Amino acid sequence: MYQIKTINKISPSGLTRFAPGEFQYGDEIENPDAFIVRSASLHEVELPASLKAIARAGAGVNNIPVDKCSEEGIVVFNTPGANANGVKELLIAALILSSRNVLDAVAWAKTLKGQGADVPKLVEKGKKQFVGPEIAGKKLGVIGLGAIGVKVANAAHALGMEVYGYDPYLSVEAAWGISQGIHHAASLNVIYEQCDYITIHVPLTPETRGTFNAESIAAMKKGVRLFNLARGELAVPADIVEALKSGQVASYVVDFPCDELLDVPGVIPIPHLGASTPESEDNCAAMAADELIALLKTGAIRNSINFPNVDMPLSSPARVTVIHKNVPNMLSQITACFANAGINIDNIIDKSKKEMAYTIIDAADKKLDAVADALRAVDGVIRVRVI
Ligand SMILES: NC(=O)c1ccc[n+]([C@@H]2O[C@H](COP(=O)([O-])OP(=O)(O)OC[C@H]3O[C@@H](n4cnc5c(N)ncnc54)[C@H](O)[C@@H]3O)[C@@H](O)[C@H]2O)c1
Ligand SMILES: O=C(O)CC[C@@H](O)C(=O)O
Repeated sequence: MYQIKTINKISPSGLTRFAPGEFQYGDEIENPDAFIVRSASLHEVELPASLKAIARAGAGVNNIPVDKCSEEGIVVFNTPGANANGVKELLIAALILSSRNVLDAVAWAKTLKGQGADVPKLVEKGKKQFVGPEIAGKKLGVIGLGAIGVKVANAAHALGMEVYGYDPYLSVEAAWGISQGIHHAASLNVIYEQCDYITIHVPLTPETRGTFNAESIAAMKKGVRLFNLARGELAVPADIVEALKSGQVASYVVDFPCDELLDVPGVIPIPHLGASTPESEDNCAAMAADELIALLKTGAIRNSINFPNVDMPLSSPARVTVIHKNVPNMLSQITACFANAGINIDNIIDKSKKEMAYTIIDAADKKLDAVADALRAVDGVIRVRVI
């Protein structure tokens, strides 16, 4: 029976996909075949020898030691697009909350408690301090046009904003989804120079860390409004504080608040609610569970961060999967293990992704233990499974 360890609370929409009798899941599972996790950091967690996969029920994988997993032959999955609508809707709310100073205005209105019949008069007198611009007709820059960025760009365009998108690694699939009328920004500077509102939807990588910093903010329009529902580390908090003080930035909405920002005027700290909708939680959990079920039961890899997508219909009595380094001469050594054992290969598929590769071999003979041992002895082979 396959063992799935849940880390964080995972929606039942995902967990109920693990058929009883075939899978066991829970947060106390020992010797797990797989982890299913949301935002908990696994960087300090020991990865047991039994672990074959980690499914991140969400998009960002900066909480997972991906390189270490690759070295140990652990397949890391995420759930692309499964929570994109949740984040898009929060971003649209954030655009308006920030622009119209709604949160400060609500907090001020509450201070009028106790003023009795004077409240309506005080409201009308005081409201002018919260006047803020409409978003229609204003320019929005979207940095990162993936699952979320494309939805944000299209929705803002539909609300009458003039939208500029920047993504040097735009996928063909994402490109198909971008509404006509979204401007292509060839560089970040186009976004900085043109836009009244700038939102970032990229993964946290060495390249993207600190994108909103003193230098980039200085290149932006005075009074720009910034939105970061992606990861806190994409901005430098001290630089944001300075820019808010000087008025260079009018407001900063962040879904990953840190202590330094909590009491700064102009900051709207949201407690990581981007994907906190029943729909997003269900979608992510279901997709993550399906990815683990496919890997554990058939060896198929779908939506992996560190391994190629590989699938092959199962048409033979036995299957072996081999995780190996993407170096010369691996395939001939793998097939030689079968030839030396006198076992015919019915079907074989091999794909690579950067330094890693994955091979699925279907064979007519079920007695594959000796072949598996021979495969494990090949230099460059990381993990062998007989399914
Ligand atoms: N607040 C939340 O709850 C929440 C929820 C989901 C995702 N996120 C964050 O949002 C990020 C984006 O999510 P997604 O689902 O759109 O991911 P995605 O992988 O679909 O899209 C990311 C896009 O960023 C682009 N990109 C990468 N590096 C870039 C760079 N240097 N400059 C410009 N573009 C770059 C990629 O080409 C890709 O199109 C996630 O990595 C995660 O950190 C937050
Ligand atoms: O699980 C969550 O609530 C947030 C997930 C989000 O940060 C993501 O990267 O998908």
